Amino acid sequence: MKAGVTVDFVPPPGERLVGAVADHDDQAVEAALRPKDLSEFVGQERVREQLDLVLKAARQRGATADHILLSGAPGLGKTTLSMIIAAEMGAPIRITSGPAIQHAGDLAAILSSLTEGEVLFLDEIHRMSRPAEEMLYMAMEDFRVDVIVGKGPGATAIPLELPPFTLVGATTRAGLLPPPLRDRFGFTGHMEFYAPAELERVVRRSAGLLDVAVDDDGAAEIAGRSRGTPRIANRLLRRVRDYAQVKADGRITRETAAQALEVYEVDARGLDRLDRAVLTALLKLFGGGPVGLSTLAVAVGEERETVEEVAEPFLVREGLLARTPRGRIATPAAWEHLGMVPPQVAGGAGGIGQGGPGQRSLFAE
Ligand SMILES: Nc1ncnc2c1ncn2[C@@H]1O[C@H](COP(=O)(O)OP(=O)(O)OP(=O)(O)O)[C@@H](O)[C@H]1O
Repeated sequence: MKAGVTVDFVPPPGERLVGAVADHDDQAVEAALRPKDLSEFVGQERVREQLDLVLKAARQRGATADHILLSGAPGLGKTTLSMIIAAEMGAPIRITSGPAIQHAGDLAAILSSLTEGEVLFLDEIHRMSRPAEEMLYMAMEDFRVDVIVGKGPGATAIPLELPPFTLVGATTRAGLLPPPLRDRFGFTGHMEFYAPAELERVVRRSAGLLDVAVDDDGAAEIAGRSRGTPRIANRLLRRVRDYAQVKADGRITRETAAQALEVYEVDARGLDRLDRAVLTALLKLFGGGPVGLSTLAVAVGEERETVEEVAEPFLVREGLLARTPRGRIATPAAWEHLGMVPPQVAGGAGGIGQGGPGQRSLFAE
């Protein structure tokens, strides 16, 4: 390699800078960036206000707070909020997750070691095993579990009293929870994606904690590319910080943020290389669609599932791509975003992608 050539800013292959699920690096720094109380928690006004009431009322009664369900996409602050709930109640917190509880016995062991008023945070609660889920119903309602000892006809149920505790369940898919479980939560908070102005506040706050100077425009630039998600905002901030430190004077301005994120291939709207590859193929190769998912996946050299589960949700949310029974279609915003002009259909009404009634693409599946 030639001396002086800087390759520091090329992300390792496979890593997705705009992925919402925590990676190893995030886990190491997230603890330091988590807001510690409700007043520090940015955005989610409605959930915050409702939760504030639930917790204040419980404190006034000297009671344990009702069970709380938090639903929303990864990285929106469910774990953070569960820690705040415990802090506001002056209670310890135990953190576990649905996939970690495969047997009812795993859950019984956790429940029986809780102390009075403790908060049990159960992430990905929709992924718990069925027997554990059934045990949880009784634990939530009656603060009691039946521990089964032995097997077959000789098995006996030994009732075990539990101290009152608050279960905070988190799920990315509230619709997947069986109604008996959903009904046992006294309060459900639905977390929304954050507005750019809220993410700017997250970025400014995190920059303060990381001791990085960021001006308002720099924070806005990072926020605009963060896909409505604080975890992504914090991750982009860290990468921009590296760039500002090495390539500039360490201060994050709009210019340094834009340049840094260009190096990382995160564009002004938060699309990364994969997202843009899907859109580009849809526009350039298939005239905006409709085109079947498998064909689109082959065109970008990815698995069908990767396109469907990794790239498409954000493209759909951003109004750049539509999933239709006839196949994937690019919206006018997609053409605009990639700086391309849609081909005109006869009569001049919109692009091929918008296809008139009955229009069927050669590429639809
Ligand atoms: N409202 C907020 N204000 C400030 N920072 C936030 C907020 N919400 C989340 N964050 C930050 O984003 C990061 C991710 O948050 P958190 O781990 O709570 O998300 P999550 O919804 O639990 O994600 P997952 O579902 O993947 O577990 C944390 O570092 C946290 O500091």
